[in-house]
Amino acid sequence: MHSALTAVRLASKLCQRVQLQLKAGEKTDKADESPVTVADYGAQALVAWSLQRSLPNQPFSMVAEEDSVDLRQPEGAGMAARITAMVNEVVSQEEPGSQPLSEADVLGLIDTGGSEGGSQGRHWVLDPIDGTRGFVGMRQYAVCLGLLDQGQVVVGVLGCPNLPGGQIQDEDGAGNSAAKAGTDGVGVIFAAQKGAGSYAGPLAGSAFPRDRLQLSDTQNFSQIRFMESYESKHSDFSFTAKLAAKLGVSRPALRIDSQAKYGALARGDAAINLRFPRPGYREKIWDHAAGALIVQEAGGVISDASGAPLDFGKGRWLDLDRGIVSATPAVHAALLQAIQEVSQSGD
Ligand SMILES: Nc1ncnc2c1ncn2[C@@H]1O[C@H](COP(=O)(O)OS(=O)(=O)O)[C@@H](OP(=O)(O)O)[C@H]1O
Ligand SMILES: [Mg+2]
Ligand SMILES: [Mg+2]
Ligand SMILES: [Mg+2]
Repeated sequence: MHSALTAVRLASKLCQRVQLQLKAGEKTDKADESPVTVADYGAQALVAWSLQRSLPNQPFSMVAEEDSVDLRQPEGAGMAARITAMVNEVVSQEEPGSQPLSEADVLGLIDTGGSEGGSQGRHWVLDPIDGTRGFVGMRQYAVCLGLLDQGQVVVGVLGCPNLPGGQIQDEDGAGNSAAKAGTDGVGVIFAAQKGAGSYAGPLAGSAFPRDRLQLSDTQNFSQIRFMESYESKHSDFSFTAKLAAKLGVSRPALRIDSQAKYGALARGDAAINLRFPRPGYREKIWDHAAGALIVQEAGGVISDASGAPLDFGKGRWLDLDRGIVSATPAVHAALLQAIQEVSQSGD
């Protein structure tokens, strides 16, 4: 757990610096048209560097989002040099006087994320920046690190540099302004260990997060609110609006980027998180592993839209019925019922 917290904090530091000074040419689109920035790559390299440094002589396997293929093309040379410089800036602060990493070292660290994972052995699961669109748009994003042991998530850590320490209010415009970043109380780290609970605390500093999270269940649908993606292309907002109406949820949806939603759910900012991508979209394990444990250890429930638990031991992808839903227990049960009814009504 200590190694995961340290790695996430280092990577978050890099992201915070870059978000404030992201320049043209430091963001490109991948083959699937999703964005990637120098910070996604830099954060992935730093997490790998930090974990290997704190756990030497252990086999290291990591399932992570990014790879160095584009950076090794002639057009990627500038980006690769910039990433190497950024990683070395953080490394030299962490380990003063150390030999700087070469570009080949940094690209090699990024590529340690190519593991296939699976139901055997231990694998780190990393999304170096979840919510890259939020990161670029100065909104929410999260550095997400989980540890799989025999296919089960046993550790989950979320670094959320732009999340306010207190609950997000409806009128905060989804708490999505990064203008507050760096001000007092902004920046939260969530951590969970299987069987040992979920905790939240300040991202800054190096203390173990100390606020134990325990969700209180509710049946009071007129008081609760739900969360969903900020990006309308990531989730079907018209379907979720019908679900909310069916449940009698009348407060406006809280739309925030990234797995910061799972942290926000675990600490009670909202009672439901809904995600209904377009049919055929394949969910990746790094988009949910860390957050799922944080929700469960706080007393919440997460499943696919048919109620089946998520299986993180099947490789790099989740294999599920459409949708991922998480909520407090009684609300989750009502939600599954509402999903069936709204799906069957077909309107
Ligand atoms: N079409 C489509 N449908 C569903 N999901 C998609 C889609 N495209 C991308 N992604 C993945 O969504 C991740 C961002 O998560 P969120 O949807 O919670 O954030 S956001 O509100 O949209 O910013 C995002 O994670 P990052 O790539 O790490 O940012 C993607 O893995
Ligand atoms: Mg991405
Ligand atoms: Mg992601
Ligand atoms: Mg990502």
